[in-house]
Amino acid sequence: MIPCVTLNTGHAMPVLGLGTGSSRTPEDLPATILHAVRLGYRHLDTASLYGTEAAVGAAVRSGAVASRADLFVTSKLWIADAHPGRVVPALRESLGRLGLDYLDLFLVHWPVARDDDDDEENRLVPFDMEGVWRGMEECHRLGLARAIGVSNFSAAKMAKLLDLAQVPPAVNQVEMNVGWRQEKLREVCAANGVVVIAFSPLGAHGSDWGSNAVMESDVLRDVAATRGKTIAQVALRWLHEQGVGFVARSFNKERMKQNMDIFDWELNEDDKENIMQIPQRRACQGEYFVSPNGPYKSLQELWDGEI
Ligand SMILES: NC(=O)C1=CN([C@@H]2O[C@H](COP(=O)(O)OP(=O)(O)OC[C@H]3O[C@@H](n4cnc5c(N)ncnc54)[C@H](OP(=O)(O)O)[C@@H]3O)[C@@H](O)[C@H]2O)C=CC1
Ligand SMILES: O=C[C@H](O)[C@@H](O)[C@@H](O)[C@H](O)C(=O)O
Repeated sequence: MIPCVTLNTGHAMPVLGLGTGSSRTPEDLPATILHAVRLGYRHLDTASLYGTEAAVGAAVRSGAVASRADLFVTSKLWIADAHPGRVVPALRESLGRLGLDYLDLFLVHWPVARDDDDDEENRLVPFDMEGVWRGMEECHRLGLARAIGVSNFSAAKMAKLLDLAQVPPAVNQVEMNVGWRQEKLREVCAANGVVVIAFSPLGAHGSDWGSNAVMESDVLRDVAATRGKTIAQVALRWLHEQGVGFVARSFNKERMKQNMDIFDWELNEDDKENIMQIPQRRACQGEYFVSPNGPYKSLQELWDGEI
């Protein structure tokens, strides 16, 4: 059984979710996600960007669980829709692809806006945080999203959002793993009742921009050997003990199951101290969201600037 954390809306969110964002999805994705639900996954993470909403929706509607309320479904607003008048329509389009009438959690995918859908041009434009958040609040008010939140928001952007929000964000989903601990951001979130969800908890191992810092860490290999666990299990258990949620992706039946088997044992003090020695480096740099014409002219502005 996967434990839950309570969001600031009062809703329970299973701490472990199944990630479905990948540049390589299996042909039988609906069956793969359904298998995860049968194994006991109750939280599914998708986004309009991923092209996996239909498969997630099919698993939710499959009858594998007694009722829709037994599953927690997250999707995200892509940057082409991060404009005040586009937020509610974009969520309705996501719900259409999912075949559902509400999301449990809707996230602003990045603090970035693009002026059209043309990937090659990559026309980034200033992100209207207040206007977009008002759209998110409308989604919440309409009952289309039980909880609303953000993703890839730095500590400074969180502070600005918290200041302008009428409905405070429930979640900030960010890269977090033993190789990128996010200590400063976690402090801001904890102080304001915002739950952090770790994406790429295994360092996005094997993806184009992924890193080996988690899955090929000597420290984790040693801890795993002494605990009789796998490296992935140690990496996920560490996140659980940090009090955050996490979305891990595996489309392999054995590894999906393995990633759930982390809730009935603990790391000891030595393990945790050793893990704290792992060098820190962000894997998901975000170069795609930086452009010479702004609004973020450098990675520093994207990650540290207020807007
Ligand atoms: N909000 C955002 O901007 C972002 C959100 N995300 C979300 O987070 C999810 C997870 O992050 P993601 O970047 O996919 O990467 P993860 O850190 O979850 O790593 C996924 C990789 O690890 C492998 N893996 C999974 N479990 C194990 C295991 N037990 N042992 C060995 N290898 C394993 C998978 O391969 P295999 O399938 O073969 O097991 C896959 O190659 C995404 O799917 C997406 O839903 C991700 C990036 C950005
Ligand atoms: O080009 C940009 C990247 O694809 C980035 O958008 C993704 O890593 C995304 O945040 C995700 O959720 O997977």
